Amino acid sequence: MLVGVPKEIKNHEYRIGMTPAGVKELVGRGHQVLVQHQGGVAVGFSDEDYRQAGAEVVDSAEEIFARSEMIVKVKEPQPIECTMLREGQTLFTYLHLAPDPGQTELLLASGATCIAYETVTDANRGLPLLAPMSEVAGRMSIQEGAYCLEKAQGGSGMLMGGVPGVEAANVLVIGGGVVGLNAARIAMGMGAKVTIMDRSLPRLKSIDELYGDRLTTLYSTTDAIEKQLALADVVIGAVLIPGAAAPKLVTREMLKLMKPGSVLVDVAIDQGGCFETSKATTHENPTYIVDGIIHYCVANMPGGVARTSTLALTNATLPYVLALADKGPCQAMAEDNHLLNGLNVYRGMVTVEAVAQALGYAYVKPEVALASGDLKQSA
Ligand SMILES: NC(=O)C1=CN([C@@H]2O[C@H](COP(=O)(O)OP(=O)(O)OC[C@H]3O[C@@H](n4cnc5c(N)ncnc54)[C@H](O)[C@@H]3O)[C@@H](O)[C@H]2O)C=CC1
Ligand SMILES: CC(=O)C(=O)O
Ligand SMILES: [Mg+2]
Repeated sequence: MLVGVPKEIKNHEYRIGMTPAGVKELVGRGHQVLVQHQGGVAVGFSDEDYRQAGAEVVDSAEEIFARSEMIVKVKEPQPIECTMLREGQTLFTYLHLAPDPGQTELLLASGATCIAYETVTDANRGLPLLAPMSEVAGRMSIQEGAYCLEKAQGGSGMLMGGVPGVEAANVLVIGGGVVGLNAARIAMGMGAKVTIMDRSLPRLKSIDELYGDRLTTLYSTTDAIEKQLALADVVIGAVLIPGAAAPKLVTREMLKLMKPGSVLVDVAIDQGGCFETSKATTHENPTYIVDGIIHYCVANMPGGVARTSTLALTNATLPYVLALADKGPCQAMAEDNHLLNGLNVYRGMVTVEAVAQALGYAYVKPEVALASGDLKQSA
């Protein structure tokens, strides 16, 4: 298969979808890889590194999209990239479609096969291609929150861990999954007082078993959130309903409960955000203030630590890239239900129920969509 890896073009996005090591694996199995000129240079991989691994380095994204059978990326395709996709081509990347009607429309119009990292599942009910970036974003969320508490950023002037004789900050983590646990771990490491909330009792039980009385677990209700907001210095939004737009758990009205200069870090912003007042920001301009509360809502947080993130992401994606290339996307998905769960758009059909519901499209089961594609091909 001819696999193409373009340079990312989202604001301050320095990750790349494949390392030279990944190229070497593909080429060793008889595939061809095109990598865009300087695509990995920001994370320490030169064009020469890619060439030595067996890739052909090409000048433009246009050439990569025109020639490749499968495009492997990191972030959701930007409009210019969507318009270069075509029927019969496969796109493998993060998509986050539920809160993004514009991108969904363009992907449907392209006729391409669009597989999203964030909805691929595993046998442990996890999301193996979201998890590595959730680990990064969860850990980062606390360092960003701590920085936002500084006066120069508009914050209340609290030091996360306090000092002897002065109280540490209160950190409230809403959502105790991968982001939430990693946030809690770093916040505890900095000496903050941590409360973590979830809707899943088994999840709360396992967090309690892991950390005992080093943190507080609470069942997530509006009432509990309201009570905790009054105490919190930093709130991390870390909820997820896979594929769906994030539920709005903190309304604008509820900001009045918070102390001025407190901080909201909405990691769930890539699914639309779990605070009513959240709107996506960039690494260039990461924060804004609403009613005295600092909001940090960067939709590609791991891009800020692109070297670590590229390695962590590609460690997880490589086995799936190899399966897609070796077997072809349809066969690979037919043989692996967890990979099939990653199929979001196929030849103009929406194949994730939560996305179809959020955006008002007809839902086509992925296995039905694939079968109809086979019929179309053989007609
Ligand atoms: N902004 C960024 O750069 C990044 C954003 N993310 C996003 O972070 C979010 C969280 O991801 P993960 O931790 O991997 O998901 P996860 O599935 O591991 O955890 C989500 C948790 O939220 C809980 N939850 C659902 N509804 C809830 C509610 N009403 N109250 C409290 N908890 C609730 C679930 O029970 C689950 O434990 C996702 O939207 C993901 O896309 C992930 C990485 C980077
Ligand atoms: C998960 C995601 O949106 C990111 O890593 O940018
Ligand atoms: Mg996005």
